[in-house]
Amino acid sequence: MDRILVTGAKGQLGWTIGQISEFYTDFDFVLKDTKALDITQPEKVDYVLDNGHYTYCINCAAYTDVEGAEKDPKKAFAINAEGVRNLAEACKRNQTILIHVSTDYVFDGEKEEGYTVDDKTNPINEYGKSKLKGEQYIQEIWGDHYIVRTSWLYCRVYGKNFYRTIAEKAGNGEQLKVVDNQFGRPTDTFELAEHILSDIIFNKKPFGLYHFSDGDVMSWYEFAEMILKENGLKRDESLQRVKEYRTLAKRPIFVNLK
Ligand SMILES: NC(=O)C1=CN([C@@H]2O[C@H](COP(=O)(O)OP(=O)(O)OC[C@H]3O[C@@H](n4cnc5c(N)ncnc54)[C@H](OP(=O)(O)O)[C@@H]3O)[C@@H](O)[C@H]2O)C=CC1
Ligand SMILES: Cc1cn([C@H]2C[C@H](O)[C@@H](COP(=O)(O)OP(=O)(O)O[C@H]3O[C@@H](C)C(=O)[C@@H](O)[C@H]3O)O2)c(=O)[nH]c1=O
Repeated sequence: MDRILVTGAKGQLGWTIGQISEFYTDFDFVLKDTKALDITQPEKVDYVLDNGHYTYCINCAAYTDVEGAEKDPKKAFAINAEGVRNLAEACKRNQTILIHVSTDYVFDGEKEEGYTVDDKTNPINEYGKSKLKGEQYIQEIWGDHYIVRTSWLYCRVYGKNFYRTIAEKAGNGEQLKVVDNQFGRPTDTFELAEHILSDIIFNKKPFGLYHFSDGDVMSWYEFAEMILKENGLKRDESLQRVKEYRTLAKRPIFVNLK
């Protein structure tokens, strides 16, 4: 039976994989949160990979605080770049296939027609730069990999994400101001988790770089509207369009992952 190591198991994607793992009875899942496996510690990474007989490692561990990365880029790079390098090296030594998740924020958002995997990257914030470096380490180190770039990831029922922040604020009766001039594709963690387990692992997709999202292109404002509607919270006066929401990090204006 193939063994699958999942890192970052308490994050929203790692948690989601845990939730659906029981339906994939051909695989033996081992879920490790930060405490059980800190990917920035090479000796821990080596120990876990060298002793686990894993066919796959799905890396869901990451530093995803886009604002925090501007303040502390060292931390973002330690996790999103050097941590990923540790995994790639240990995976190579153990012939473990590495499945890594990356982001639309590796692009600058200037190309409205959309981005394919052949398009040039040009991250405009520290989070995006650190994620790109992680991708590059994998590509340099270990051929048996999948890098799946996704965007605007959310889980309705677990974790910290835009969907839950907006639903919570609206539920508390807060007035919402949301930018209507940044566009992207929201992605449901359950759809991404199914894609990884079914399309990639079960159907043995060729190794390489992929883009995945299940949502239509929309603005954050339109996404917020959708969230309010879905939760029966739609009140016109509670949601206001704005052109600016004060943040430290620059964000790409328009990313349609194709
Ligand atoms: N969220 C999004 O909108 C998007 C995310 N992605 C990518 O998808 C992947 C999954 O993201 P998502 O589930 O949203 O992220 P989350 O922030 O929900 O989860 C990330 C997990 O990684 C853990 N982690 C942090 N540092 C380490 C470390 N040193 N060693 C091990 N684990 C660590 C965190 O634990 P702790 O809480 O203890 O720090 C957290 O549980 C990431 O690669 C992310 O870059 C891509 C596009 C969009
Ligand atoms: C919460 C909130 C955000 N915003 C704005 C700020 C920002 O421009 C945009 C998105 O806000 P957030 O900070 O929640 O999202 P952000 O952290 O930028 O989301 C990104 O996370 C990383 C991990 C990714 O990989 C990306 O794909 C993307 O999902 O919406 C508002 O206008 N109003 C609000 O009430």
